[in-house]
Amino acid sequence: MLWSGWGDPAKARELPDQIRTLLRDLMGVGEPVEAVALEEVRLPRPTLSPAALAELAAVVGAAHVRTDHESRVRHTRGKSTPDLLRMREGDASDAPDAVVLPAGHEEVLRVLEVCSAHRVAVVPFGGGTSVVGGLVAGQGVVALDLGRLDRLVSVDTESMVAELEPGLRAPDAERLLAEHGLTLGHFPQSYEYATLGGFAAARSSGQASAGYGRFDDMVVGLTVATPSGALDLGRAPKSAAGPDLRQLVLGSEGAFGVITSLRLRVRRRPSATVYEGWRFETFQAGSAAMRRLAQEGVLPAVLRLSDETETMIGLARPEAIGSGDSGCLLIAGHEKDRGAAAAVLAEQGGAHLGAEPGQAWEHGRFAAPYLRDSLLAAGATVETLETAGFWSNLPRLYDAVRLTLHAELGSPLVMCHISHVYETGASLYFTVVTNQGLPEWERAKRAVNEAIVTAGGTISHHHGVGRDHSQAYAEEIGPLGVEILRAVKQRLDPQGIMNPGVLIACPPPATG
Ligand SMILES: Cc1cc2nc3c(=O)[nH]c(=O)nc-3n(C[C@H](O)[C@H](O)[C@H](O)COP(=O)(O)OP(=O)(O)OC[C@H]3O[C@@H](n4cnc5c(N)ncnc54)[C@H](O)[C@@H]3O)c2cc1C
Repeated sequence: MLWSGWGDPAKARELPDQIRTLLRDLMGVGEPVEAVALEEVRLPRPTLSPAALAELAAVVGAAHVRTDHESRVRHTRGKSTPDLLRMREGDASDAPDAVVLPAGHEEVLRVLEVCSAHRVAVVPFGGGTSVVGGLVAGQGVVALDLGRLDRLVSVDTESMVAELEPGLRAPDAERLLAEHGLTLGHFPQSYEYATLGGFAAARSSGQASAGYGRFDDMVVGLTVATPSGALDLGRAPKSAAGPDLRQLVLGSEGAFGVITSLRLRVRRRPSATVYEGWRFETFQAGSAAMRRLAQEGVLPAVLRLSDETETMIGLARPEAIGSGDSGCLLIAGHEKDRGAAAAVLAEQGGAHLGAEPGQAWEHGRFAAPYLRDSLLAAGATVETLETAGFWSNLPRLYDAVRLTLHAELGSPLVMCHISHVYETGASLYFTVVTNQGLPEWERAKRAVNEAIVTAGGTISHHHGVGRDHSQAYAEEIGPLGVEILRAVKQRLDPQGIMNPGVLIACPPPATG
C-alpha cells in the first residue's frame, strides 16, 4: 500500500484530458501538488518507556515490536482525504510510538495487559483504510497490527459457517474460501487492502450488499480480547437469550477490545455473474425502481444507481470517465435468473443498455481510489461521504447534503449514487470535488454532518464513526445512549486504553 495514497503505485492512473480541462477551466483548480519523500515525513518523538517496550517484546517477540520510521509512518491514520493530504505534506504528528504484531488471541490479551499496566493506549490496525479518523494514534500509543492473525481456521460446509482470523485481507480470505468453493460475497471498494476485523469493527457494506447483505449480517459469532478479559459470542444462528451482545462489538471500532476471531456465514461461489446497464431519465425514477426491486424481493446481487452528475462524469465507468452521458446509469449484477428484476426495471421506465456498461463497471470497480490520488496530485480536493435513510426521506436527505456542500464550497462538483438498498430505505454515497483546501473541506464536512442529522439521516451507513463523526453520533443516539456506551467501555476497558477518542469522547488514559 502506498504510504501517501492508495494501493499499488503501479496501478496509478493518469487523469483524462477532459477531467484536467474541467478542473482547470471550470473549477479553477490550481497547481499540481507533490508529495514529500517518505524519509522527509516528520514523526513525533516517541515517549513509550523502555520497560513497556521490553514487556511487549517479551509477549510477541522483539521482531514484532517495530519502532522504525517506515513502520510508524505506515501506521499513521487511515486513508481519508484529510489523512492523505496531511501525509503528502509530511505531517505524521499522529504516528504511533510503536507497531506491535501479535500472533494470536492469547498474545493480544497479554499485550492488552501490558498496555493497561503501563497506561499505554492501543489502536487496533487492520488494513488501515478507515476514512473517519478511526486510526489516530499519537505519542505514547501502540498500533496493534493484526496482520499476523491471518488464518482460515475452519469450514463447516453443512452449516455454511467459516471461522477466520481478523487480520486476513479480503482477497486472501476469498482465495482461502475459494479452495472450498465458497465466498463471503463482501466486495467494498477498499477490498484490495481492508481486513475482516476492520469490516466487523466498522460495520462495512460491500458492492454486492443487495445479494449478500452487509458484513455485520454475515457475523454469526466472534471472539474479542478486552483489557478485562475475553468475550466469546454467538453459538446459534439466532437466539432469544437476551440482548445480542455481538451487536455491541460490531461497529465498536476497537473502543472496547480487539476482535480476534470471526465466525462468518459463507455461500457457494456463483457459477457466473451477469452484469448489465440500464438508463433512467431521472434519479428519482431510478431510485423508485430500486425500491420496487427491494420490496418485491427480486434484487440482483449488485445494484448501483448514479445520479445525473455522476452519470455525466462517468464515475461508474472509470475507463470512460468524462464521457458525458445523460440520464442516470443503473448497474445490475445478476447471479440468478435476471428475468424478474429486468421486468421491474423495464416497467419502471428503464432503458436496457446491454452488457457493456455493467462489464465496464465491473472492470473498474476498485479503480476510483487511484483516481482520487491523481486528483489530489493535480491540486483538487476530492472526498466521499455517505448516509442512509428511509425511502420516504431520501429526497430530503439528498437535497440537504447537496445544498450544504454548495453553500460551503462555492461551486463543487457533487456526485451521488445509491448502492445499498433495503425494503425500507437506502444509503446515499456522495463524491465531492472542489478547488477549496483542507480547512474549507473540514468546515464543510462539519456542516454536512449537521445537515444529515437535521434531515433525519444516520451519520454513517458503512464508514463508521471514528473521531470524525463522534459528535454527530452523540446527537444521533442522545445523551443516554452515550452514557450506556461509556458504561460499557468503563467495564471492558477501565483504564481507557482502547482506541481513545473514537466512537464516543472519553478521557484519555491517565499516565501511570
Ligand atoms: C478508497 C476507500 C474505499 C472504501 N470503500 C468502502 C466500501 O465500499 N464499503 C465500506 O464499508 N467501507 C469502505 N471504506 C472504508 C473502510 O475500508 C472500511 O471502514 C473497512 O471496514 C476498514 O477495514 P480495515 O481493515 O482497513 O480497518 P482499519 O481501517 O484498520 O480499522 C477501522 C477501525 O476498526 C478498528 N479495528 C480494525 N481491526 C479491528 C479488530 N480486529 N478489532 C477491533 N477493532 C478493529 C480500528 O481501530 C479502526 O477504528 C473505504 C475506504 C477507502 C479508503
